[in-house]
Amino acid sequence: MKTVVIGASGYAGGELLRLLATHPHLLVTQVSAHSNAGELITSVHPHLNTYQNQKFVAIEEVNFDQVDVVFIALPHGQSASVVRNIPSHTKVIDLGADFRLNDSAQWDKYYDGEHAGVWTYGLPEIPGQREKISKSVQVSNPGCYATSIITGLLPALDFIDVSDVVVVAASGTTGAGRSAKINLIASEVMGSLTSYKFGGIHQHTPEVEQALSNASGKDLKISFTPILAPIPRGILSTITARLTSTISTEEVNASYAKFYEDEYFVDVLPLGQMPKTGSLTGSNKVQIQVAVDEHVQRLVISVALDNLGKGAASQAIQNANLMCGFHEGSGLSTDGLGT
Ligand SMILES: NC(=O)C1=CN([C@@H]2O[C@H](COP(=O)(O)OP(=O)(O)OC[C@H]3O[C@@H](n4cnc5c(N)ncnc54)[C@H](OP(=O)(O)O)[C@@H]3O)[C@@H](O)[C@H]2O)C=CC1
Ligand SMILES: CC(=O)N[C@@H](CCC(=O)OP(=O)(O)O)C(=O)O
Repeated sequence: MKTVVIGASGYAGGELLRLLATHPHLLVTQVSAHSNAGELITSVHPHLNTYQNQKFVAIEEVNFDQVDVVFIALPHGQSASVVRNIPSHTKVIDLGADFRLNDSAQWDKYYDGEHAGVWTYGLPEIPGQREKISKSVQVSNPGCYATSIITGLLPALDFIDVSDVVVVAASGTTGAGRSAKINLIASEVMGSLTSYKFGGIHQHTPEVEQALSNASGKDLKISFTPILAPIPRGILSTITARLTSTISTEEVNASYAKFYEDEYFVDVLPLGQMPKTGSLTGSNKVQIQVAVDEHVQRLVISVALDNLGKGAASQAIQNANLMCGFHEGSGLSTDGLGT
């Protein structure tokens, strides 16, 4: 199927190109950039040898006729103007936030610009969502932190107080995109950790609350603090929630394992083994571990994923596979690079 990647000079777009190069059914035919339009793909992504001698084109030069699948990996607020030029039958997966939120007021609170609309939320592991994605032409890929928090909490919704959930999560720097920012230069980041968007103002807060409130039928609230970590990629989220019933660590682990037993891309680790970002680098997997902190009767959940993998590009391909009727794991790796 003819496939276009819009925003391919960015980190998420580059990872899409890397994965699509070996996809059995999706063939990349057009690749767009903004300031890098006209440049060789390998001048921005020197690791992508498959695309040698091919150049990025400007978005305005992309011809969407006869295209089957479009991935959009642009900064927030840029997708709607591209979507207007794409035929309505063409399958589109937007990696940005533009179509994730149902509530315009929440969009206005956390993002700039106008709310573009609402598409099917692309997290197949939410019960019932896989079927909706399979029937959709337009899918909104989840945020990277949001994916880790939602997958970490979904199995616990029946035995936690959904009004008392606290999340602290660290992300690698690729999560912030490839454009130059002083706080992301090596001398600022290496050997140092810092919180940012501090005080419950991160834009993934309403996205997580929307998905988990829908899933639980209750008004879920999170307090979320993100941390910038001195690694290129990976997210490690630590989630705690007040338990509403007496339950042991072994019982929670067994309940999580049961919840995800048919999910190919979510691993509930055996007790004693902890999620580790390096194990997920380059893979579409999520790893989860749980424990009951009996001292304060809270559930503690550790979740790791690759922000460019299950947090962005490979998640988007998983969605495209569902939308196109391919095997859900086509072109996706479950093995990470390790250390
Ligand atoms: N990085 C991550 O871990 C994740 C990212 N996402 C989302 O995916 C999207 C892309 O993220 P990421 O790859 O990190 O971002 P980057 O900043 O790395 O890349 C952005 C891409 O958009 C292009 N671009 C920048 N400004 C404009 C503009 N004004 N008009 C058109 N194109 C523009 C860039 O082109 P050029 O460089 O040529 O100027 C580049 O191709 C974002 O919405 C992000 O929130 C979602 C989950 C995780
Ligand atoms: C490290 C870092 O800065 N991460 C970004 C994550 C952005 C992202 O993944 O998702 P969206 O598509 O929702 O923007 C942030 O915290 O804003």
